[in-house]
Amino acid sequence: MSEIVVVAAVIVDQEGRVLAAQRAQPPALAGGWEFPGGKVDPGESEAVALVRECREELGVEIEVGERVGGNWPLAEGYVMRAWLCSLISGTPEAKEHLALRWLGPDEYYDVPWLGADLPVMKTVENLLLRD
Ligand SMILES: Nc1nc2c([nH]c(=O)n2[C@H]2C[C@H](O)[C@@H](COP(=O)(O)OP(=O)(O)OP(=O)(O)O)O2)c(=O)[nH]1
Repeated sequence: MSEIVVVAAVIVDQEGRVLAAQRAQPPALAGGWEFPGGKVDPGESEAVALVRECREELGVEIEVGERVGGNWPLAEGYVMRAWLCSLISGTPEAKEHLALRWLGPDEYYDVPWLGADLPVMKTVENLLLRD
């Protein structure tokens, strides 16, 4: 069976701040910080899934940009793919998360990222330093 793809949006603003979201569930992950996103629905493209998840979870419209790395391993049978994104409209609200934080360049590691997300954050930092 093929792996389930989880798409993740690394939303970056003009000051280089990155949006982090604190998971509410399941208990094993609750309290950890992640990039907004979720599972791709059957027949849905990854970009469409990313836009849909940001609408549902944050109430915002995003534009999908550059891919961040390749396939990031999650639990068995799951893989995460991440993209740099920018906000087109709306102010992010924690509709499904416990909290949201905009992390400035000096704050990228101020939250306890989920295990899968920490290397993504490091790769994002390198991408943003390059720009
Ligand atoms: N969305 C997201 N999920 C992540 C990240 N890191 C990480 O380990 N995960 C895990 C947590 C979940 O087991 C899985 C994604 O599930 P999800 O609960 O966000 O997906 P979903 O919105 O489609 O949820 P649901 O409809 O199944 O309730 O991937 C991340 O940065 N973003």
